[in-house]
Amino acid sequence: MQSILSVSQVSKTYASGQKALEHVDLEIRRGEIFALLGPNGAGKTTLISIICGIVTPSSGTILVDGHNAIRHPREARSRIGLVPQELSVDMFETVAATMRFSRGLFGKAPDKAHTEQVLRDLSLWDKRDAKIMELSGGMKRRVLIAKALSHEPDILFLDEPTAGVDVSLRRDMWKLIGSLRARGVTIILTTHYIEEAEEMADRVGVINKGQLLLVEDKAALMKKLGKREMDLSLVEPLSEVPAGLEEWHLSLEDEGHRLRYVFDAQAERTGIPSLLRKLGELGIAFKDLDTSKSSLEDIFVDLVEKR
Ligand SMILES: Nc1ncnc2c1ncn2[C@@H]1O[C@H](COP(=O)(O)OP(=O)(O)OP(=O)(O)O)[C@@H](O)[C@H]1O
Repeated sequence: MQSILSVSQVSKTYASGQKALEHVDLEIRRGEIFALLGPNGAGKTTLISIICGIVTPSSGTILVDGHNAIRHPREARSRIGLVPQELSVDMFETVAATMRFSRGLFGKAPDKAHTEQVLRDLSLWDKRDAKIMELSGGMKRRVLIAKALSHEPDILFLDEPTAGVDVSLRRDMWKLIGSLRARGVTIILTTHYIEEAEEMADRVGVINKGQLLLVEDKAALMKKLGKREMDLSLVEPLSEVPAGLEEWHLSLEDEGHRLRYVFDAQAERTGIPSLLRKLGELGIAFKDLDTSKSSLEDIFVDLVEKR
């Protein structure tokens, strides 16, 4: 599939000497929802700011729908809508005027039909003449999205779209983002809520300490790295995995007090019944059994901590 955004070899070292990004390569496909996951300070905002022309990279190239974002920032920026983390609107302005003004900044004439469509999609149409200060927190967030969509961008960046919002508003936001995608907008969101990526994204990128550690289809990632573990607490500790249990590739944990079996969560045959039978035959008794499944969160923590 054709990429709508192409980031190649982008690095950034701030004047303070802080390295925020190192040789980042990323291709975003047209029409996808891409989640960029990373802990605090990983470099997510820096990457978005560079793509949007707010921060200058130390090196590297960015193409937004074929436009070089460093040499032709205006052309590139006009394709992008940015929903920042912080509220960045005039509180005394009305909702509709905020959209109109933002659209004007991109040199576009007012378009009533488009404004109405966006405000209706965001359930803000009834509030179009309200001042932003009169709106609830959730509505203010939606105004930020309306503002970012005012100039009809192809790509929408959402920087931590649901940070600090309650669960029901978060779900509304997910629905909304899904409907934007259905209208053809490519969406890139940063988040440290794994659940958000798990729920929404087509692909996931994991960034830590300025390095993009991996980019994968979400489903493939969860399948590839999604494992289940079964731990058996033994009555008598073992010094090694007994002969006859080779086919399960067990490991001994907790100084021989627990036997661990890791298996593919997706597999039709887990191998558990035969393992338990075999343990019975060998006279290995256990007093407790515990299973757990890895989530995207485990995968993420694993990846970030391993480096
Ligand atoms: N203007 C700046 N000057 C110097 N250092 C900066 C600047 N902006 C960010 N940094 C540093 O660059 C690194 C990456 O920061 P960035 O804000 O991109 O991370 P982030 O992944 O967006 O984090 P968060 O999830 O906390 O928003 C951090 O170490 C940060 O302190």
